[in-house]
Amino acid sequence: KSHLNPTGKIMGNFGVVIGNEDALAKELEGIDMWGGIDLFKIADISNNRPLTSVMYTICKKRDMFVKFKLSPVKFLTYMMTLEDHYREVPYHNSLHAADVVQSVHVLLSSAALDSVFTDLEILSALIASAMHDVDHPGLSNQYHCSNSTELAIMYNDASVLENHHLAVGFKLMQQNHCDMFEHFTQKQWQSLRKMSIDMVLATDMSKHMQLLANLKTMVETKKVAASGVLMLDNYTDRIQVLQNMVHCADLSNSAKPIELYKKWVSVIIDEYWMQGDVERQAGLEISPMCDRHNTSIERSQVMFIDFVVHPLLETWADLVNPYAQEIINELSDNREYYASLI
Ligand SMILES: COc1ccc(C2=NN(C3CCN(C(=O)CN4C(=O)CCC4=O)CC3)C(=O)[C@@H]3CC=CC[C@H]23)cc1OC
Ligand SMILES: [Mg+2]
Ligand SMILES: [Zn+2]
Repeated sequence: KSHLNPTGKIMGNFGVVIGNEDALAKELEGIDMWGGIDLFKIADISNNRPLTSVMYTICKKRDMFVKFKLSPVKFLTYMMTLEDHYREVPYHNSLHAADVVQSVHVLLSSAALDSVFTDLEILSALIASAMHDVDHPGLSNQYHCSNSTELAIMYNDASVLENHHLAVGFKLMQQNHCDMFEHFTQKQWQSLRKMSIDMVLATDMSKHMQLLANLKTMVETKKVAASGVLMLDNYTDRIQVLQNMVHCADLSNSAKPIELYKKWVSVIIDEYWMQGDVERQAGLEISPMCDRHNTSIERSQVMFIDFVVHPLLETWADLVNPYAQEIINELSDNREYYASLI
């Protein structure tokens, strides 16, 4: 992995020192579009720094360094340290984190959310996305709770992984040269920290039904200004939309172009089958979709789309209507692709 180069060489256009900047520039051209970048290619081009290069490019585009007086070197030192703390597991690695960051960046740009969120809320959503799975061990919450692992004991079986991701993500900010929020007022820091915590905790799938119910209620009672943008006048409503946005991004693989989606399916299956092997070896009950000798990949994807992803993205599309129709269309095409293989 490329390392921080004190002579400032680090300040390449994308935050990482690489040989082929123009190849990376080309690949990052689609960063504002849904499915517009291929993170698997970006990982190759960026010396395996997809998260750092995507996050730096987006924050640069959104002028975050000027708005919040962020030192680019401290920002990059933190991002590279954060990226180094993602593990080399098949799915929950820094590639997935970069994918969620970029997906949130596109969802935030929806016309229905135009100037709805403050710069601090936007920065919090991007930071939360960047850290939301850091140090993921490739084993689910269910595995940790069933086996009372060290993490499960630490967090009393409550959103075990998500609490850990947050603790690691924020602890790393206290490291040398990683204090990029040094100029924040106490109020800004407390606000960013609270919102990031609320968003990452909401990526725990056991919170899915509650989140979706809240989103549905919001759609039914939504207030829209004459300009067509959403009106959110209290923290509860604002954080609910931000939580659902990060959650949608976390579940967005099946709504991306089919070639990317198929790559995400193959790596999540790798990770689940590895977990299943660990459970089988230990004589434990094998978790859903984790038994390599007894899983229909196609059936799991169709059921996951029908029961989980489609209900959520359809409700999101209602909220920002009509600005997410393309996402729903992509999801339906992809569902038919896997249904036809069953
Ligand atoms: C690309 O494909 C996937 C990507 C991520 C996940 C995640 N899955 N999960 C839960 C696993 C257990 N769950 C289920 O078994 C749901 N389910 C059924 O009940 C029948 C078929 C089916 O899938 C709920 C989601 C996670 O917790 C991961 C971490 C956070 C977000 C989504 C991830 C699943 C994918 O493809 C199935
Ligand atoms: Mg997670
Ligand atoms: Zn995730």
